[in-house]
Amino acid sequence: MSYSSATYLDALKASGDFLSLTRENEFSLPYSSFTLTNGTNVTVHDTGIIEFQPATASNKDIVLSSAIHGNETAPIEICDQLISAIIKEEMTLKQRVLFIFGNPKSINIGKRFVEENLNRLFNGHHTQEGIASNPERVRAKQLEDVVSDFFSRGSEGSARCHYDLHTAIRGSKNEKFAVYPYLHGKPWKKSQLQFLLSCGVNTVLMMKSAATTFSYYSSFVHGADSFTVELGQVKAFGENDMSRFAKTKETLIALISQESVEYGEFNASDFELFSVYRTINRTCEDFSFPFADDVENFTGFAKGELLATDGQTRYVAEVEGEAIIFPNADVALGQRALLTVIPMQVDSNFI
Ligand SMILES: O=C(O)CCC(=O)N[C@@H](CCC(=O)O)C(=O)O
Ligand SMILES: [Zn+2]
Repeated sequence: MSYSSATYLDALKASGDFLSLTRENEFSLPYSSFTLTNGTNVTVHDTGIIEFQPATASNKDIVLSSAIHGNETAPIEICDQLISAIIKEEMTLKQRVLFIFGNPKSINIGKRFVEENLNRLFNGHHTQEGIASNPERVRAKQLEDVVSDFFSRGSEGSARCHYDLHTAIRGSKNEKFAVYPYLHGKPWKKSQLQFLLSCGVNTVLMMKSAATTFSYYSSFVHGADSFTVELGQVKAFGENDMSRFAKTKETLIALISQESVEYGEFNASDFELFSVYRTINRTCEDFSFPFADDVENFTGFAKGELLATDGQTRYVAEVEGEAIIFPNADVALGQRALLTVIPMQVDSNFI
């Protein structure tokens, strides 16, 4: 179904249901904007992309993305509820917010992606000589552009943040965790860890290299405090126990509807921090793991134990307790099939 902008705006204002509008328009939706009676300006940039600008001055520019992988439904449900509460004026915003449902068609087919993993196409990787375009490549470029435009229109000195909300394919010993993109030597921020803790996320992985993910893009290109946040395990719509994400939702509501938020004092013992030990890419068709699909993220391996086999190459644990994250033997050739992590302590590179 496609709408003229006037028709969809009436329906959107009445229902607040931007998710359904997005799902009914997988590839495009006409630009339009309107103002709520509380003065918040609403701009629909395109399908899945909606911006809210409060009437009062704000000090944060916040990007909340979900559905970069279409089957990761809990974050989609959280963002859907927040958007609807804003449009129906059940919540008044104090901060500028850009919500993104990344890949509408992949939501509809209930799959991680349609042709290509969107979260491997950021930071310019959507456009590569000799590689044909496809809707996910077009969308990655559009999402980069819309985030650039959003941050460029923020007030000078505004704090930029981007929380890219996902769920993991496997179960995880630490149910919720975040990936802190590589900061090129800049310090990690305790205040951001406190925000994550308030969301119910006490486990953070520190990346050691550049990536093609959405969170790395906004961190590296826009200097945003940016994270990939994993909220439990992939489930179909309606099958999520949303009570497990109540702290996340409350913390996001406070972030966008308050002028400032006080988080508790930083205490290293509240967190489990990991540093990425290595990334194992799939280079051969013949790639496999020796462990079952129900072996969870953060499972540690004994030194010398087999972690993965890529053609003739056998990867064994190099350190006692080397733990697996995101094992996926089905990735495209050349892509990350496994991360391994080891525990790390808070040191002088945390401010
Ligand atoms: O559980 C899995 O295998 C993947 C879950 C997921 O989509 N994770 C993100 C992490 C992105 C990052 O490294 O910051 C991804 O793989 O894209
Ligand atoms: Zn994901």
